[in-house]
Amino acid sequence: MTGYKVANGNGTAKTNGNSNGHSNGHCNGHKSADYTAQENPTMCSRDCCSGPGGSNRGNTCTDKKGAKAGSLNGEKIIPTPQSLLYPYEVIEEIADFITKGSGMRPKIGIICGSGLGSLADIIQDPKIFEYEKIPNFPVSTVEGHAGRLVVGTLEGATVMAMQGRFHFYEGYPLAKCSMPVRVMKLCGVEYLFATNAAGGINPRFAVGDIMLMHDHVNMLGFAGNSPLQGPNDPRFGPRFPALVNSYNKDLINKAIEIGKAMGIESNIHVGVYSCLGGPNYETIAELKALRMMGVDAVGMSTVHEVITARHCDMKVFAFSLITNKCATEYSDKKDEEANHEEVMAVAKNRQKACCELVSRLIREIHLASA
Ligand SMILES: O=P(O)(O)O[C@H]1O[C@H](CO)[C@@H](O)[C@H]1O
Ligand code: HPA
Repeated sequence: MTGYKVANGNGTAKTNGNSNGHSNGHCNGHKSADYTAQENPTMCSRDCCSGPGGSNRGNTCTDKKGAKAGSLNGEKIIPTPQSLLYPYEVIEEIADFITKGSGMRPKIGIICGSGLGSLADIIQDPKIFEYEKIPNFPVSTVEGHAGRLVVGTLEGATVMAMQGRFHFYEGYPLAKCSMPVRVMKLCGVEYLFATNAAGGINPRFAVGDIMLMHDHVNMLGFAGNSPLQGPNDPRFGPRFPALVNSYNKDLINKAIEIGKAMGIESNIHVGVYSCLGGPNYETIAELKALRMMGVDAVGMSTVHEVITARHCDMKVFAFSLITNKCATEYSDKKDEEANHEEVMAVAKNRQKACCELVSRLIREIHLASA
């Protein structure tokens, strides 16, 4: 097997991108996309390959004997539509693992942005699931994303929080990045709270401000990439989901009111987020272009999660913590360059305000449904 490996914390290495977890002698290596950081699980036709991507049984097995012309490193490449990576039944299995393991059917799902893991630390009576121990779950590879799922209660509501999300630049296809949103749905989640760290492009934004997302510009979508690409399973949602009004207006209005009650109204904005592929930060020309398109904050996440959540009819609330101001003029000043250390430091400084905003909003949702 050619290599793209991630330490799994036990001192052993885990193949990144091989969601299938099969390592039973002949299959370990058949399905990972080691020819590239992206993955291709459409490879083994043997019976053991019934995990995620196992729905692809019948496709050519690409072990060395099966290699044909057009192969790379002796392995034939058969692209798999993203939606086939995690069939409904596999998502169901993961959801069962979590609901049975926690004894809960959470109503609210939270995705913690970079450095915002403390949103999960305030959950009461937490049941913690390390990603590595959840069947068919990817691993977190980015600093500031611990890699655990925390299930418990917050302000009386049942919640599940991802302390660590998956990003496209880690090498995961978008459908894999947002697969946990479908798991949340099958666990019973009705509301998705997606949070992120982002660079502020709107000149009115200051570092530490919070931008409530009311819309997005999907740059990866402009380039033809979508977590919904491939055959549609109507058990999740429709073939052509509409995305106008994706960001729940009532929740945005409630969050604005909460911001006022917290005395931070001047630090709260409503705006448009855009996700780029990363992992590089943007050039000045790209930032200027995004600003011209009406983008207020830029990051490398969230949009595909929101698309997946809206596809399965979840209510979405999302915000960006502005961790850095994006320069839109050329300058030699090093301190105007974005860096992940600064992103993490700002997120740490502002975690209290972010936690309070989330807690209070969850309290309102809970009281309204009680
Ligand atoms: O979007 P989250 O996960 O908060 O993280 C943001 O921070 C990282 C860059 O510093 C990127 O991963 C970007 O997307
Ligand atoms: N650009 C992209 N992603 C980010 C940024 C940024 O400036 N800050 C935090 N995440």
